[in-house]
Amino acid sequence: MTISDPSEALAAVGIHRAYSGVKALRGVDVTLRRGEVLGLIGPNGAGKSTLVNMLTGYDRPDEGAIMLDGTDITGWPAHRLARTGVARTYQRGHLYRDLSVRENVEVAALATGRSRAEARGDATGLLELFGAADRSEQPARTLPHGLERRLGVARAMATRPNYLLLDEPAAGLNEGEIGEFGEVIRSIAATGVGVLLIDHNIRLIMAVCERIHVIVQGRSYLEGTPDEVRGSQALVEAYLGRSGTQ
Ligand SMILES: Nc1ncnc2c1ncn2[C@@H]1O[C@H](COP(=O)(O)OP(=O)(O)OP(=O)(O)O)[C@@H](O)[C@H]1O
Repeated sequence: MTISDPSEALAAVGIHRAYSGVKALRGVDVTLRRGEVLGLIGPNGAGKSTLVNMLTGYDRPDEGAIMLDGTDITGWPAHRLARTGVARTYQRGHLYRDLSVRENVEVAALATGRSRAEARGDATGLLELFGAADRSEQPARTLPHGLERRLGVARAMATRPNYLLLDEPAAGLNEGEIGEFGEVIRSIAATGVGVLLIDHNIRLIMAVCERIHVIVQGRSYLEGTPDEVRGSQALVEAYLGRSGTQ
């Protein structure tokens, strides 16, 4: 697939969004292709979570369009997008803490139209993939932090997405857990899912992403391979606030 093929991509085109005069996004163009891991980085408050909200139907842009596999889906609500193959995780929790680990995954599968048998089968496979099979009958609240983060991704995967948007999934993980998490992300992309990865851990981003998109002050600022971005003076300036983009 090439970058010019819009038929298998989730794209934000010319997105603007302001909240009570605060311009959170003011010109973002980003394309997530199936089967790739695309990193989304930028300083605090750059607009990364706001963009994820746009791409997943939790908010709508003031200007611009969201395109899914060549169809304009701007303004579609989140539940409709979830059923159409777009899944996300959140910076915090969103788990059902008193349900078992297995039930958390099954509920997500049922919510997007799976039968009970399918939901059970999917949950078994996902808990295996995410290294949580031996904890599947425990309440979610008893999980250590690393497994809790993975359960959030397993729940998103239970909707059988074509696109998976991960908002700081590795926050609070130790180095070993981050390494394992990176491998899980790569294995998800290898099944043909497009993964958008937001994280402040640049080492994780560099290790797992094919391309990296940088947002600064609500604008698309730079995009390239890890090597291109690593060597970019513009990136250093963006993080040090000397970008001159006002
Ligand atoms: N619902 C909202 N109401 C008001 N302002 C908002 C809202 N959502 C986002 N903003 C503002 O938009 C800007 C971008 O925020 P956003 O959370 O998208 O940044 P971010 O890049 O995800 O930051 P971080 O890395 O700290 O998570 C910030 O100035 C934020 O305060």
